[in-house]
Amino acid sequence: MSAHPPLTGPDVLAHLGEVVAQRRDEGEPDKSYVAKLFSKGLDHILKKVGEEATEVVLAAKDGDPQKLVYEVADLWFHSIVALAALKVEPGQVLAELARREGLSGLEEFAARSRPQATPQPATDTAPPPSA
Ligand SMILES: N=c1c2ncn([C@@H]3O[C@H](COP(=O)(O)OP(=O)(O)OP(=O)(O)O)[C@@H](O)[C@H]3O)c2ncn1[C@@H]1O[C@H](COP(=O)(O)O)[C@@H](O)[C@H]1O
Repeated sequence: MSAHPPLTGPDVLAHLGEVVAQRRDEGEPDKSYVAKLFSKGLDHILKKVGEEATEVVLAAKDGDPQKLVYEVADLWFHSIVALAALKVEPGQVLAELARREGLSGLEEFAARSRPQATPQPATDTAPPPSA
């Protein structure tokens, strides 16, 4: 029986982030898949992220929604492991997405490619202080 009611939304990611960090710090690769990933090093974790991303693309090309959900879950999970390798919590990614809420991607892109205004010299025309 589960110790707590089923988690939803951001709580799932936060809890998974905590479990992954715990496995990272316990370092017991014989007992834990996550610890095994960490024992193989960052390059192995990043390779898994790349593989899972490719599997997401293939599932989407297949047009199979259920397979897509399964593969995206694998990608998110391995991405959370990669985040934990750099001591980043899933909540930090959620906060970045929240920061972008309502900010049009097209406007943001246009602002990036707009030339920066050149700073102009100060136009303070006040008379010099009298001697
Ligand atoms: N969410 C996941 C999760 N999603 C996917 N996977 C594993 O990720 C692996 C991905 O499968 P692949 O076929 O790509 O890889 P593989 O061929 O099995 O393994 P490789 O040798 O290629 O690395 C599978 O072994 C899955 O079981 C996960 N393993 C663990 N979790 C979570 O992490 C927690 C801690 O897990 P442990 O560290 O194993 O206790 C669990 O309680 C879960 O909440």
